[in-house]
Amino acid sequence: MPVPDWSPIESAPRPTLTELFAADDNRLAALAHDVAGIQFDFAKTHLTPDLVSAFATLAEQAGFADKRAALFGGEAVNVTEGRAAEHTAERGEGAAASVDRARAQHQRMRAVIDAIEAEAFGPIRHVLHIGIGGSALGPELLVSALGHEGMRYDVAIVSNVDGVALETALDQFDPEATLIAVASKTFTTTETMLNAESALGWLAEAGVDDPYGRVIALTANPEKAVEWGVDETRILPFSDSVGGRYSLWSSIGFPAAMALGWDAFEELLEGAAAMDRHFRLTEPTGNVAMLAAFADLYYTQVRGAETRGVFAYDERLALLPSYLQQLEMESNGKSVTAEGAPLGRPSAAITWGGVGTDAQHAVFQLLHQGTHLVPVEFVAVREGGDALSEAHHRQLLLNAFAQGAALMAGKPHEDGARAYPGNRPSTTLLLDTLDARTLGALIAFYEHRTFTNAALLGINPFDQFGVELGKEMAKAADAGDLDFDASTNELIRLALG
Ligand SMILES: O=P(O)(O)OC[C@H]1O[C@](O)(CO)[C@@H](O)[C@@H]1O
Repeated sequence: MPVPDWSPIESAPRPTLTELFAADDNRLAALAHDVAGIQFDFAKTHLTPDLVSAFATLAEQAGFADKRAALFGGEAVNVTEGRAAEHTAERGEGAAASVDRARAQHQRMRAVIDAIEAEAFGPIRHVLHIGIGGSALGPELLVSALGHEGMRYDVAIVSNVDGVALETALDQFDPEATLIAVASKTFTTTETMLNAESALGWLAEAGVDDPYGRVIALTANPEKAVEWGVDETRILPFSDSVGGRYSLWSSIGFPAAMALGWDAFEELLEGAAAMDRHFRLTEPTGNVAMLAAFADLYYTQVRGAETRGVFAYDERLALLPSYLQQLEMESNGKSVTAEGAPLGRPSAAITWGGVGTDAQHAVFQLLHQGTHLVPVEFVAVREGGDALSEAHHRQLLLNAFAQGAALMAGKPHEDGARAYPGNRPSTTLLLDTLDARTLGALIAFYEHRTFTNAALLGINPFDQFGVELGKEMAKAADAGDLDFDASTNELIRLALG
């Protein structure tokens, strides 16, 4: 395979965004695409048809088409762990055997949900979902994005080992009407297991007979769940080849399927599948995940951007930036290639962000006038989620669009403090509506964008060894091994005696 040659991209002319618009009447048609109910507008980035074609060549040199085929074909693309990455099979797009396996697991999940609805577990009204990282962020995003108009059950998602988090959730719930979903791919994560034990203790203290009978385990390690005390019939397994941060499509999505209903969960999968097909079958020039990754790479590799800002101009998507932080940073925050060689170039950007319009009054100062280049992403929804006057949604959307226009156009002023340099890039994702299908497509888009970034950088986006060292050290401290540095030992002594 040829070594990817970045020089045509690095040496490409660098007109300003305003110049790019002035020079090409077709710019919008070339760089804005409507896919699966979402308008993806890359026109306010520095991508040009020439740059897109240079990136397409780079993708060829990086063996992108084969890597993508290997992903969908269920090959062991997670080379460091010798595993496939089969999140697309969960939505019906993948190797036939994996798709069948996922369907069977979904059917089992649906049967358990039907049994809960039929009150086989008693009069359940509350679902306490305990999990962390990928076992929490996905379901939490789904529930908060889609639950605004009402949910069939109250859902609390507890991740932090800080007891305040669990206490706050327990205070809202009646133990007699609470089901506990313990979500952990490995079923060994210390925070989750401690929270789960405390939740069982709460049920027992409240006099609930057989607290373990109220637990549903969502895991890729059923043996561990059985060992911990969950009956085999209440385990909803998923495959080891579905990564934690890619797992909301599997049984990890259980609280969302319960609260939003099975039809909504299926629509979520279908929306994601539509994006999978788009990603698999569309040429780079119109492939929205590839175009987004090309823009990401242009800014990190050529223009020196270290971060990217994602701003959800919709309260329902307030958790999207946190979700994307795990997806993008745990996947691509690596300094070696899949083969273990030094990366030799910047890895993916640091993802951060917030909610518009709030963020405009807090952090946008730096975006407009700071010295850092921060490509910005606006995510908005054409159809508002509120029943108030139209004025709210109109103002929300106009603010999002005006920010993008202002970042690009800038405004000169003789007083430097009042000048806006402009030429600052942004992308806008405009969803037709925020329903399960469109949200599924949106999340799948981000997964494929992350994959494309990784493929072109040569990174394995499916492992996360970087999180292990700190966990090991915390365990060592818990076991009484205080042989740390002087600073750490003193902190432990001061805090814990
Ligand atoms: O689902 P588990 O095994 O409890 O892991 C939770 C999370 O912990 C991590 O391994 C990181 O510490 C994530 O990748 C994962 O989503």
